[in-house]
Amino acid sequence: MLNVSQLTRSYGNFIAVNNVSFSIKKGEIIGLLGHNGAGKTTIMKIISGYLEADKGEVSLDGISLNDNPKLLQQHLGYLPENLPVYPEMTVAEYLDYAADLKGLKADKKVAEIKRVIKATDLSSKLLAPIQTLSRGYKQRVGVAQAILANPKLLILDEPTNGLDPEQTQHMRQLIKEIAQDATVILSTHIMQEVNALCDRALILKAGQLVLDEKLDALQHSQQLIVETDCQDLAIIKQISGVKALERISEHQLMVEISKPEFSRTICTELSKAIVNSDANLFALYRKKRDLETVFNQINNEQYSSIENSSHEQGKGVSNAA
Ligand SMILES: Nc1ncnc2c1ncn2[C@@H]1O[C@H](COP(=O)(O)OP(=O)(O)OP(=O)(O)O)[C@@H](O)[C@H]1O
Repeated sequence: MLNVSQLTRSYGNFIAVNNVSFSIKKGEIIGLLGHNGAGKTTIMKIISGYLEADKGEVSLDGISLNDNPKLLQQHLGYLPENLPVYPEMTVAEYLDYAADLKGLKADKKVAEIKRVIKATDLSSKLLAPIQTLSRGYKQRVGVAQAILANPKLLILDEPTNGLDPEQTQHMRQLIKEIAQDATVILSTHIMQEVNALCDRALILKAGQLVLDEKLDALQHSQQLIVETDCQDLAIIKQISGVKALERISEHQLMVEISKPEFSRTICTELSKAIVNSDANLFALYRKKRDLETVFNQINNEQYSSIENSSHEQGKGVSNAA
């Protein structure tokens, strides 16, 4: 379990990360999202021990980053946005060096290097100097070093950047496998990637955490679409939990419900009311929101309830974990 508490970091007078808190359980993959400059890299650098926070705590399975950074780093795999791979080294030399840095020794070191080479499909490039590799292959080298020693926490900044479609699929599968025994933070601008991989999304805006929600909850709006020829809207309005009602076309109503957890009961009541009034019910479903829409709403300040609550509290919204 990763715990991040009240993380704050400024560059001069500029607050890049402002009082950010969240927890991630083992086995979870979270998408860390936000526009350019929102503070994602700063958070990832702090968690990886590369950058110091001005304030706040990070701990992994009880190991505190402040008290025991070296120990925490042994359990961490980090794929930074710009890989610090040494251009003149061959792939094999670099992985050997990275394994040393992780404290791997003897047989375990050899076995781990073999495992990551296989996982990232790098065997044909082992003797190639890194500077001669294509962008996609360099990315694979970065991922290979990140997953050495089976880290408990894997931080991946744009992991599929530069990969071809086949490798992207392969990488996603690999991340899922790793996540079975680890905590994964994935930063990306590709919403498809988040949809394909993540359990939860954290959205940052101007250094603040403005959303922390499970993807399935996020994608379910509090709006039901009712396709019916029912003309008596009063019978729907009076159902407990119905907050608002709008006719969107001749046979389509949009019903806003007060809480998502009421949706089943409301759907039951709604269908009974319509059928009992001798009208036809053609369809009844929850309106889906895609992550991109939510992301744009947040950044266009249309997500008032969440934003206001996080700004008022001066910290991130409630933890969905
Ligand atoms: N070393 C630095 N000195 C001054 N300002 C910095 C420094 N590093 C980052 N910043 C600023 O802090 C803010 C957050 O930067 P950060 O790199 O964390 O954002 P990001 O969300 O990762 O952006 P991107 O998606 O573009 O990678 C930005 O406004 C950036 O300009």
